[in-house]
Amino acid sequence: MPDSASTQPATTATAPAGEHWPAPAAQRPVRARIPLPGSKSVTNRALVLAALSATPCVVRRPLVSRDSELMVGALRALGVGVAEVPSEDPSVPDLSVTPAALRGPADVNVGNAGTVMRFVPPLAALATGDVRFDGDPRARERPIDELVGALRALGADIDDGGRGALPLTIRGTGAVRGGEVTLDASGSSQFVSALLLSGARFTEGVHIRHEGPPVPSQPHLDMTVEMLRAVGVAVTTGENWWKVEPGPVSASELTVEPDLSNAAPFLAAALVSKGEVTVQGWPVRTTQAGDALRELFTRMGGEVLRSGADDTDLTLRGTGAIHGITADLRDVGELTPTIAAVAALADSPSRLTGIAHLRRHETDRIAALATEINRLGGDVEELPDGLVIRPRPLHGGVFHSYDDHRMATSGAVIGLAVPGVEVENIATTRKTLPDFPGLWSEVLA
Ligand SMILES: O=C(O)C1=C[C@@H](OP(=O)(O)O)[C@@H](O)[C@H](O)C1
Ligand SMILES: C=C(OP(=O)(O)O)C(=O)O
Repeated sequence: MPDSASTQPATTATAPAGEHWPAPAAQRPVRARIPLPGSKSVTNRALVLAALSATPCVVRRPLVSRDSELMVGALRALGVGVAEVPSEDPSVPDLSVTPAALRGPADVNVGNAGTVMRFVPPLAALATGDVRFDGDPRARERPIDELVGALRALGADIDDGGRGALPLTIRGTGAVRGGEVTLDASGSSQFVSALLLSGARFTEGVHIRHEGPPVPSQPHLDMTVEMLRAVGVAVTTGENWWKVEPGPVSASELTVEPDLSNAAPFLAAALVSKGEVTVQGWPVRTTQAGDALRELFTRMGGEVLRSGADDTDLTLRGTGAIHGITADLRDVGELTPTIAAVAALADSPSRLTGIAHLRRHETDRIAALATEINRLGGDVEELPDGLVIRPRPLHGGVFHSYDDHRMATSGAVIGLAVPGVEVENIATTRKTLPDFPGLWSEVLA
């Protein structure tokens, strides 16, 4: 993995921005069995825990994508050793992480990775020296104010120019006092995960209370707690509170599961084309939000089957029926763009709610989905916290991605059923998938 993510201007484009990718239509039922790259959320948590560990650690089957490269760049900028080492799969090396005393001065480019812009500032507060954070223009608009306030209350010195947003500088002193803190994490669960991941290294640990509208993305919080416990950190939780005891982080080997949220467009391809897609290595038990696809796509008309050794082949079979759905997606917000794309092709209306926080994701996903589906002839209404989607016959046209990987893959799903859809900036899928267009063509071949 090149050491470029922290120092170079942010770019992922393998095609010029604005280039249009003709989304292939499904000429016949899609039939495929695919391995999926590693989970972004697990990879970037594993890298942070490995960097905080008392011992060197190997991260196995990591995702290689823009967001993981940005995380590696951030850790290297803070003095942590990250090296590729051979793995069982020659196409994806493992990552050997050698912890070191965290130090600035450093510049961290967060790109548009929520995990980097939220999980790394607590590490920077533990470092000595100044660490400056900035990213894509959109990263400056994404919320971080509650995390900054909480870190300050826990003893960190942060200069954000009074903006409560990027760019900002953390003036690390080598230690964070920690202790009790109250914040409003309704804007992003990542504020809580960020403090929990580093909390064991704070002098007094950390005891977080949430006050405000509900915190989204419960599975991602469960993932944080589970991964912390797996590396020997004592965590207790209750309703709207989380507590991490001070103590060592002991990570030596962490294995990354396939990215189940990125299974969404591929399983959708089976549903939309009356085909059959099998994802290999679907864990029998997982904290990933993408696991909810089994239930959501069943309700939308698909059939889910498990097979293979240890039941880890997960097959979605399209039955020909595509139903609308009424669903509160607060816990699994990152699945919304794909669910909305399928809903636009369904035989009845859908109502997706609980997702006001998506307005401050990679783009305002509520507005972007309504605009782009309506541009193709759809009838989508924005709610303050969601979408009402009334299916109508769609026509071809440009589907804009707004530099949002999940918007781009949603355009590809609609294109399966609607001839003439062109997705603008498909290269933005590299945020969390190394080669979406390549994998999509393989699946459709
Ligand atoms: O912790 C994580 O890895 C994530 C948490 C969620 O963020 P929000 O709670 O901000 O939605 C999710 O949407 C994001 O894709 C990944
Ligand atoms: C919201 C997402 O990403 P991030 O980690 O940048 O918040 C996402 O992947 O859907």
